[in-house]
Amino acid sequence: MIRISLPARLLAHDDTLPDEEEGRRVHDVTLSASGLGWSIRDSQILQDVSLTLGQGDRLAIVGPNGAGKTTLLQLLSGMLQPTTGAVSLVGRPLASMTPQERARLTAVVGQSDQPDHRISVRDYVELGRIPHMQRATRAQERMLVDDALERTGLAALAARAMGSLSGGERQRAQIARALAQAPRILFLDEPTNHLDPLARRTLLSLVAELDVTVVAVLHDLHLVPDFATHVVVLKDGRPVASGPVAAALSKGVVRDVFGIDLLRLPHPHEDRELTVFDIAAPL
Ligand SMILES: Nc1ncnc2c1ncn2[C@@H]1O[C@H](COP(=O)(O)OP(=O)(O)OP(=O)(O)O)[C@@H](O)[C@H]1O
Repeated sequence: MIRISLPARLLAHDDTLPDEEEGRRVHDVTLSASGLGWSIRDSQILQDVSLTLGQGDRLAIVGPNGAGKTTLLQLLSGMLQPTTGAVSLVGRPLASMTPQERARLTAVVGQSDQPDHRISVRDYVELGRIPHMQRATRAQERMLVDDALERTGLAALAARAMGSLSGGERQRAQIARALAQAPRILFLDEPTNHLDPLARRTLLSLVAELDVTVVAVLHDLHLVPDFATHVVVLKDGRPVASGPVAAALSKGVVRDVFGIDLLRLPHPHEDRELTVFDIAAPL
């Protein structure tokens, strides 16, 4: 497993480091939510979501269009205030944190990010460091940004204007900016929708190798078993199943929620199982 090896005081989680004892974090629970719900103008969009994630857990939020996935991600990341229930990050109520405290702990890669087309890729990635300024030297800041550009394969494009990138390159720049933030919790809303199949895998592997807790909205169910440790399956704004992936993403749940078949088949050439989501009906 690759871990970002940076000076401890640069890490977003340095606030909790003094509490560490013999390598064990006091705040093993990184994110928890209980009874979370959100409604607007008498319309209940999301209800009854409770979950707990530890350091390094990766939660996939899945469900059909309009099920409430983005709403849940926004509630967990503090972009939306819940109508019911509450969220805690590293043992502290999210509602009591200042925007800057939140920004030091979390990074969000969202669908609505509209970067200034004129700024360079490097400058865009550097913007992610703003909440951490004055905690690192210029050389350390530069190292973090270089590392993020390198990991996402964007080093050669660092001087290019954001507006000149392809959709996939722009998406990688968003991930690079999030990595440069060295977050404790990374929120990803459809992080790979502009990427080709191999680039999707590469990018999610990169994220999975980091020692961060991840919450990701994923539409492509094929990515879930390899990427996520936990899943919450939403239907009509309610969790239908949640927990470790193998148990929660069952055949019955997939059929009920998505109307498709989950098949586990032996790989024809390798000694492993393939998980296939079969859309039975032909086009
Ligand atoms: N501000 C709002 N006002 C009214 N309805 C809203 C608002 N925000 C979300 N909704 C509705 O809540 C439901 C859930 O939206 P959300 O974006 O969370 O779904 P989703 O599962 O992420 O959907 P998709 O897969 O299509 O991106 C949708 O029906 C949406 O129209």
